[in-house]
Amino acid sequence: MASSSIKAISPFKASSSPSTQPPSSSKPSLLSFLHTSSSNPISLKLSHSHSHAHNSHSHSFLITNVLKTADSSETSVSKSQNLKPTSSDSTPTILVSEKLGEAGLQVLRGFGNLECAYNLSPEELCAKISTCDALIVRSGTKVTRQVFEAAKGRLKVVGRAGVGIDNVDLQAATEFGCLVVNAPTANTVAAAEHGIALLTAMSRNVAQADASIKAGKWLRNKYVGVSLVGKTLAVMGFGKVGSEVARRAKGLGMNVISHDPYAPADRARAVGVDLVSFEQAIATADFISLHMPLTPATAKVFNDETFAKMKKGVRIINVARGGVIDEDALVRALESGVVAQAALDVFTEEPPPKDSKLVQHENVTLTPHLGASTKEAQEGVAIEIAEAVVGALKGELSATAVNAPMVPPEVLSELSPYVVLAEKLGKLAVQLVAGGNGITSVRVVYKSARDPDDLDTRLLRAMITKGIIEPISASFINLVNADFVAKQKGLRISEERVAVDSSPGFPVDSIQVQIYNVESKFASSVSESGSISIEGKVKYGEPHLTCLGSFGVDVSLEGNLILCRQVDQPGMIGRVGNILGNDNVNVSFMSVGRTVQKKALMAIGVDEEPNKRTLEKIGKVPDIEEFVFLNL
Ligand SMILES: NC(=O)c1ccc[n+]([C@@H]2O[C@H](COP(=O)([O-])OP(=O)(O)OC[C@H]3O[C@@H](n4cnc5c(N)ncnc54)[C@H](O)[C@@H]3O)[C@@H](O)[C@H]2O)c1
Ligand SMILES: O=C(O)[C@H](O)COP(=O)(O)O
Repeated sequence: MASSSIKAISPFKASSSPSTQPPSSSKPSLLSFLHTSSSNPISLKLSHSHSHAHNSHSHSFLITNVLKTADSSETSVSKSQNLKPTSSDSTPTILVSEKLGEAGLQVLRGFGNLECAYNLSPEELCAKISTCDALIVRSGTKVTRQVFEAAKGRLKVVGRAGVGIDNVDLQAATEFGCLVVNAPTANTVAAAEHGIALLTAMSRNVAQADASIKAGKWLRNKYVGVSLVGKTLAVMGFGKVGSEVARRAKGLGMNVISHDPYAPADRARAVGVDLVSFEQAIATADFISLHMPLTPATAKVFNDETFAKMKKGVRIINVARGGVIDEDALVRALESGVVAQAALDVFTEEPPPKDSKLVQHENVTLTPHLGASTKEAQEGVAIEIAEAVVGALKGELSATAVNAPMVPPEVLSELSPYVVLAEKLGKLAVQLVAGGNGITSVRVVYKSARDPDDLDTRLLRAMITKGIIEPISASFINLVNADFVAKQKGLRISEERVAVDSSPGFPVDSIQVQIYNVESKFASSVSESGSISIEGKVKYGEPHLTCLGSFGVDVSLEGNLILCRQVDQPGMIGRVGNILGNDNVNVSFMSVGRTVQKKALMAIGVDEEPNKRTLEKIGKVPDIEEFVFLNL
């Protein structure tokens, strides 16, 4: 826990007039939130362990921890830079389990040990995964809880080279603190084009007619199609793909409506599309094209009941996910003629069973999940996911994180010193707890001049949680799993913002952490409300403790801390200082706060942990009423 690079801060500096200026911003490091305690400010140690597997694998990366860069200028890590780890020991291993475009593979080779192993059985994947820091998959690899368990804490990032993450157990990833990133944009056009290809091919029986000619037939009367112009297309899910399909269908002269409970109506209107209810969409449409994700809410939404509400002779296109359709119900709807035709790129089970009635149905056109399979899309997706995975391994914040707060880099950069402060305050507060009923209730108060909408506190809350939980449990906490672990431990963290009249140029003026319903081992840390209460600020880019209970203090939160409450009289600092000096304990800073009741609180920063005997001597100094040693 001890910091390897404690910076001595002179008492003079620590107690001089406050400057809440954060350090000059540089690119922040997500892995510092994901995989480290921020105690080592220079060489970022990537260690990853969790309660189930404490045999953590760790890497020392030449990533400079930008959380502490007030005076360093060489810390920015650009996305295009390949910061290769220094030794082969620390080179991350990236497993690619499905075919990925060459351009992406090149990015990965330039960064780590790349292993491409396709068609692994679930057992083979589990056997391999404990030697991998990152795994890149497409839709064909099931990244199950067993995979995360088998990773034994080493797997840090799962990259989904595509959009749909329904093949990744996100809950398990989150519990294991593994970041999941996807590549959400590069295959949008490909999927939309495939949707249109299926729409047009189906309406003109292209696949069936092609097969019949190859079978030696010439069936001009059988394969009379239907026209698209003037027909109504319902786009179910007006996201990236759905809106591109809508745009293209408008170009074909179709009347396009859409159902999407979460899409803004003005975005649809801009494309000339009306957003309508689910019932209205399915009841009015001649063609229904599916573009929603597979979630518990969308699973089998197309079923006997909903097919029954459709216009007789409706045609259905699915390039989203097979699971949104009850496939047996679709077969029944095809047989009854409610659905005239279906064109499917995706299936509940992939590949679908050969003897499936759906696959064999004459009015069904099939492709083997080819929506994203254009050369252009595959190159794009490969680069997008490779950069996201490399970026995450380097410690950058990923813009496509699926199970962690996506905080824009500029916000992260601004918050970096406050993130360090938040973790330190959590760590400090929890060490003041003597006992009670377990920590269940924590309140965090952010004093800020900013508008509440202009202050994203998710990172700060996650780091306070990390600071509180890590010292008291075997759990590995990071940005990904902080909320989950807190909930699991019954810890409720409420947040409050207090407007203050300071400079809105800084996101936060101070952060206060209060722990309720516990006893404190240092009574002076208890505020009038009965909670352990500490408050801190960022000064000169460094985290400072500025208030403890009702005492104002001003000490840098570095290294180790001795807090003493004493009678406010001359000579106290000297007496304690002498004990430390005689026992070879170097004092790095000191600050004294006093109350009107002739009480003083002395906070002493020490480079190393004093031994038990030294601490006992401090405890015996007359007029020292209580003291506590805290490791930060
Ligand atoms: N076949 C392929 O190869 C292929 C390629 C790309 C994407 N996809 C799939 O296409 C789908 C859409 O991808 P995208 O990139 O457009 O995703 P997206 O997140 O941009 O869009 C999904 C949209 O669905 C909406 N939605 C959510 N629940 C809904 C519901 N109950 N009813 C209606 N709409 C709902 C969302 O609000 C969102 O606007 C996903 O399932 C994805 O996996 C398939
Ligand atoms: O969700 C997606 O991105 C598509 O379904 C593509 O999947 P694929 O990468 O397996 O082609």
